[in-house]
Amino acid sequence: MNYQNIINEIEDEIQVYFKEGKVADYIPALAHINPNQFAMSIKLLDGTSFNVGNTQNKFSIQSISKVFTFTLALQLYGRSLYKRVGHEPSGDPFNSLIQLEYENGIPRNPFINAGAIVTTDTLLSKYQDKSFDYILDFIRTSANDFTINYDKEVYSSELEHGFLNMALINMMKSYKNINNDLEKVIQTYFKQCSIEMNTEQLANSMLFLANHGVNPITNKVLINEAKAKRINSLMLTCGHYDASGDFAYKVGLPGKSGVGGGIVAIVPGKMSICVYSPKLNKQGNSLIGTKALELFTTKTGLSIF
Ligand SMILES: NC(=O)CC[C@H](N)C(=O)O
Repeated sequence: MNYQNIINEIEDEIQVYFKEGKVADYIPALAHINPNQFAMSIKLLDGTSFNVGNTQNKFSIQSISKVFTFTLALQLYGRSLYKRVGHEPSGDPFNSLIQLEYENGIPRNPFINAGAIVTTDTLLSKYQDKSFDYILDFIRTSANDFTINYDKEVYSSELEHGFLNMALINMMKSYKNINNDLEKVIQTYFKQCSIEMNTEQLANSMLFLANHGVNPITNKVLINEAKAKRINSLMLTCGHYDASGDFAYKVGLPGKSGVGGGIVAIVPGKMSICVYSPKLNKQGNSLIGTKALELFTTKTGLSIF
């Protein structure tokens, strides 16, 4: 299959959607980003890559970081992690408080904000002040790129305006589901969200999930096969918050989005894909990114269904 031709076609076909959507402006540092960007990278298990658009341009990975922290927490705690965070879709927005109260401070899954804050808290229990370095090092290792870092401006902006996230962590603390200092946990969470990467780096970093937990380029085992399966399942059912059903319906691949405008998707046994376009749909997922992935699975037949 000629993937380069296919993604070139997709770049042409998505142009009409640039009128729609809106960049995330609840994080002021993200509000002034050029909305008319598009990039898409594919990485095959044998290391071949295909790129279209400005694939060198770095952006804030935001909630895509939740895949990495969940991987680390699952590695560390195994099944006992699920005493503190579930594995069911929430059907609510990523920053919603409402279900947390009904469900006694136990977030539905690790890919909504509350769930990711809990997984970060579990990492702090083990790595304390080294937690962020540990997360960053894992991301660098999975991408095989040691230049990756976080954006201090985005980090401070989130810290200053993260009122809902503060509400989430406080509510969970009241239900005894946060064990470490609230400030430290939330700072680590915001730092991981403000990590910046381009589509090529993100596609590289997710390749292990298309290959049963092993990065096929470096041969590093990042997680075991059984757990890689769980991570993919949760990406399929929960990776797009209250639009996870819609993403599965239209794209049919495990995927994870972030409000920075990135989406990663996995074609098991074949490739990882990353798309970037910063204007978001109502549920906070890249509008053009979702469209591009839908076109991709339609044109290639590479959905898991
Ligand atoms: N959906 C997202 O990407 C949200 C992440 C963002 N840092 C927040 O906490 O609100």
